[in-house]
Amino acid sequence: MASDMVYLEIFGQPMVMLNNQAALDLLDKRGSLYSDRPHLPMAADFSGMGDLTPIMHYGEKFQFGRRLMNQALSARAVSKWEGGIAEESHAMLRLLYSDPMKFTAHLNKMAGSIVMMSMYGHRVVSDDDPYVNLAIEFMEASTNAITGRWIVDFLPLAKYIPGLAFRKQAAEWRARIPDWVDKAFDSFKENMESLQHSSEDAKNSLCGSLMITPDGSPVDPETENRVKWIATSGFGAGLDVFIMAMALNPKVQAKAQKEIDEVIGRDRLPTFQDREYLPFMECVFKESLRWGTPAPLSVPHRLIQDDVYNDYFLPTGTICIGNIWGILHDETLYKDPESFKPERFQGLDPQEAKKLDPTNYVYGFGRRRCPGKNFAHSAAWFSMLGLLSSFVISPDIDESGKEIPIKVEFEPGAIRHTKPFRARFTPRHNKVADLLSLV
Ligand code: HEM
Repeated sequence: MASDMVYLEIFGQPMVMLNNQAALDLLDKRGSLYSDRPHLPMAADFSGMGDLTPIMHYGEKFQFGRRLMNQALSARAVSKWEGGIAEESHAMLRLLYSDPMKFTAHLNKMAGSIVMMSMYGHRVVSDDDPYVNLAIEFMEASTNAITGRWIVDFLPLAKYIPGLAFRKQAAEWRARIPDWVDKAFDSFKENMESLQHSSEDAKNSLCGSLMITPDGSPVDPETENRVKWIATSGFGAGLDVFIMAMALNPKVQAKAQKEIDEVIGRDRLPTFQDREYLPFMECVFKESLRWGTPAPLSVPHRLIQDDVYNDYFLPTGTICIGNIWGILHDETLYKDPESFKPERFQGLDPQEAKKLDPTNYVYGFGRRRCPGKNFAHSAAWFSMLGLLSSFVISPDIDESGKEIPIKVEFEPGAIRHTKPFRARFTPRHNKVADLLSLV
């Protein structure tokens, strides 16, 4: 098979792993054929999760939901959340200042708070907000359900492997669905009338923009059900990977901070308006997406009709997976792919820059490409910039003052998270506490 495609058959199920051009040619350019999702023969295990967009079959119901998402997650719609993203990101920096060891917990809290603010207009005030905890739990379970579910379907023996007790887990997840999916939405709905008049956050939220009509009339039940499920979609980006990359690459970090000092100075915190004046930071952001590859594989796509590509026959029902990690670590595209080198994106001609832009691949492909791209981009870029403007990130030190080496290791799963590691966050200058309003 062509090197851009690896074909395999598992228990009679044809599958292809698609790299580089093949992923773009098939999943993007022939999107009308390659945008379905695999059947879920053991659907009973996951009944109730079927309205989750990533596992929905391609068809009218899916397209209706995608239209709603495209509307509510457009670049313009997302720009309304910039103020909220900035506030939540500053709250994370404050927590980091006072309790740096617990950085993973602070990042999770920020991700959950941003999701609650943008999806439901709910501002998190307490450290133990029930909705944030539910959102974090759902993010974990739904992404694992998606990969886990298909692994069980392809490898029937997998369910007997200890630790892959998906059926039992599926039953536990199913019981949690009313809490995960309904609770925050029901609370939004209950308060909708008063929210409509009182809260800009609620009006600007995804639920608000799709549910609050100009004349106050209710939306139809189908729209309401889609909105409820769509609102659960925003999972967190891998800032733990970014922190690891920065701790391991002090020279890159210092270069980005020099740019921040030149453009922003030390008398204020960064804003979204600074973005176009920080070209090196943009390269650091792109390299973080490439090196960290938050989702190493696309969600599986399913071919709905026999097709031929480069003389190879692909039968109806072939499962097609975009090998995002493989593409972003292909040394013919990215020289020395294991190294964290933002400079690789500097000085490229427009055609090369377009070809190498990791955002072509990081968010998946074609008609199933991630609809949350604009949102994830804004939140991740702004938080990365905030972290670099306030702290020098380095490996932690032991009692004798020696650096504890960081191992580049990731947890298994659909979304890449680092294995736990220790990092130190040293305020970059003596105005940091003041800027974060801590003095
Ligand atoms: C850095 C953060 C994120 C990354 C790397 C990411 C990546 C991806 C990838 C690779 C896919 C699969 C695409 C495919 O099948 O070809 C996907 C699907 C999806 N993403 Fe994201 N995503 C991120 C954040 C978000 C956010 C914030 C939201 C919602 C606000 C979101 C909503 C979705 C949905 C609903 C799908 C399913 C789309 C479909 O099946 O049609 N994602 N994402």
